[in-house]
Amino acid sequence: MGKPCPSVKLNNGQDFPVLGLGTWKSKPGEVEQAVKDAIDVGYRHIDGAFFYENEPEVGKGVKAKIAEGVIKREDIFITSKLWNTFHRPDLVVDACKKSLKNFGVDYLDLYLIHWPMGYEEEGELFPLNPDGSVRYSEVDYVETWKELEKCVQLGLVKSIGVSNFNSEQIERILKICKIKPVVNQVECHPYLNQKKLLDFCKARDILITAYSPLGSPDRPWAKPGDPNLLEDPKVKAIAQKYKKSPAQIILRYLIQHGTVPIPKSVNKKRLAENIEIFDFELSPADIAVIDTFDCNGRLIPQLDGKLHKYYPFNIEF
Ligand SMILES: NC(=O)C1=CN([C@@H]2O[C@H](COP(=O)(O)OP(=O)(O)OC[C@H]3O[C@@H](n4cnc5c(N)ncnc54)[C@H](OP(=O)(O)O)[C@@H]3O)[C@@H](O)[C@H]2O)C=CC1
Ligand SMILES: O=C1CO[C@H](CO)[C@@H](O)[C@@H]1O
Repeated sequence: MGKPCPSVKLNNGQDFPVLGLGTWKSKPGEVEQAVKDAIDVGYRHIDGAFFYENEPEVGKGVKAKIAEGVIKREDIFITSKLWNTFHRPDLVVDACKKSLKNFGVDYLDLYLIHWPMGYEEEGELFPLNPDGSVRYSEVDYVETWKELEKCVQLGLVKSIGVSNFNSEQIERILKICKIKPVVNQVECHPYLNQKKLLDFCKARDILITAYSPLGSPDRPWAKPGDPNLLEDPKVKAIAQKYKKSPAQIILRYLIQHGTVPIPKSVNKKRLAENIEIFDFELSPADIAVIDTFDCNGRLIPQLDGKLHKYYPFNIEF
């Protein structure tokens, strides 16, 4: 049984474990066991989403560990995300309730707007035009945000936040919100270290959750020959120096930068490896070396949303 992972405070005082378990691409048949293994080795934070189509199996893993007496519900932090086809205000509360039902819990710790762009409501996850392009919805995410606040008021979720929002989009939310976003979950790893967005969010007491922290080598569109962070000789050299694995070096780097990485694994050995990062520290000099690997290397560009007026990646940060 591993030691439970340490936490940081969100801007509303809630504890947020500094490492989470990613669940995108974790197959329904394997994720329940992965969640159980993760809890056994000390994970106390699960990153889920309606879009991942595995919330029921993730929930089963959590509930099995509660039933075994390993954890109580309040010991584990569960995040879910509102998918793009549910941005219309009248759909938000029900979408949140659907995720609660999927997980089999009576509250979520955190609910995020998954992307600022809305897609045509209520149909497929990716509603398509005959030419294969995605059908957009014009709903303003500011109107969606007001409904997320309602989810808090109804006791469905403890905290709310955003994902894949740029600085201007966060600023718009901050102007109108009654409840502040606690996090912005964005792609973040040594090839895209998000220094400017991180500084912007820090100044507003918003935490960055680092998604695809290991460079998402299993992303469906990865091609042979694409740069692979975990195989990068420069990362490997630092790993050798600390007698740690490349994944451990990257996760440690992200945590020392004040972000909360959420690596995905369904492998018991790698789940354990990814949390064995609290027994060493990278020196400021090595952090500075890893800082130089930044190359605007975005791996999750969500190109189907590129023509949407709220596509977040058309400005610098
Ligand atoms: N908000 C958003 O829009 C997004 C959110 N996310 C979230 O972030 C999570 C993590 O990002 P994700 O894109 O999945 O990619 P990650 O960067 O976490 O990489 C996951 C891949 O790395 C492998 N892996 C895990 N640990 C190790 C290790 N120690 N050594 C070698 N390989 C390893 C996994 O294989 P294996 O499972 O076999 O161990 C898997 O192939 C997602 O699962 C999701 O929860 C991700 C993308 C977008
Ligand atoms: O979380 C996610 C995983 O990847 C998907 C495919 O690009 C994204 O849409 C989504 O943000």
